[in-house]
Amino acid sequence: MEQTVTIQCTGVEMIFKKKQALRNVTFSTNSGSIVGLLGPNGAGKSTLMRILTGILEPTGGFVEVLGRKPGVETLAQLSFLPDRGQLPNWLTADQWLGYASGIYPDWDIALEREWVRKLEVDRTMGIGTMSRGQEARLQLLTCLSRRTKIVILDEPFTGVDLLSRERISSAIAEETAGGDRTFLIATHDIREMESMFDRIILIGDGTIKGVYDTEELRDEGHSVESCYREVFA
Ligand SMILES: Nc1ncnc2c1ncn2[C@@H]1O[C@H](COP(=O)(O)OP(=O)(O)OP(=O)(O)O)[C@@H](O)[C@H]1O
Repeated sequence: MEQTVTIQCTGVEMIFKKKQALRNVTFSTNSGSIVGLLGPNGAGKSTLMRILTGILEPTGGFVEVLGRKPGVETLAQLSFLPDRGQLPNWLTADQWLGYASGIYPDWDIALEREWVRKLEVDRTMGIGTMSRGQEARLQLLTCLSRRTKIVILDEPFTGVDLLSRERISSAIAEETAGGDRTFLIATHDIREMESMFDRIILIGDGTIKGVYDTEELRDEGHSVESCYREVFA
């Protein structure tokens, strides 16, 4: 399948009052790839993701998502897992999924069933009684049950146990293989997740410190972790 550019950022700047959170951020992503957005706390990852979804307007530079400025139209073609999202705690998982499937025109029941199984979500459970990891899986399921071209996940594995994290990452890798979806994933779980990434974007102090093809890194005898350490240590 031919790859197309799905996200293009050129010279993106974000200034909050006195704090410059992003500085001259330039990168692009292609369809059919899983891209890791990695960097220390406060690097600007969530800010960048919120700009890509259109929630925040950058103070400088240009952003294109599927060839358009982020906004209502692009939001319809993108699923986003925010870092501090919360689901309605008075519903059961089943009620929430019924509600979500009604909101999103691109909801795919077959995908929902597949992810319920893969993520081992108990549909009868009340969201208010879920552990952090159980709720995190339900949030992830909500993103992955939509047929969107772009999936942006901000810290999707927080609170999710090791084996589930590995299961989720291999299921995501399976899903992109030969497909045209783009995954952009911010995570601090570099060691467990590194095998899923096709490319990594390292961001620190609001600037891009490097963009690497993970296959090339491995061919040169490096891992994502060693590369991260070299850049940020
Ligand atoms: N609404 C805001 N107002 C002022 N400053 C902000 C705002 N949002 C983010 N910042 C600042 O911008 C910088 C980048 O924050 P951001 O949340 O994007 O980092 P991050 O890379 O996602 O961090 P973490 O890994 O800890 O989640 C931080 O210094 C933060 O304090």
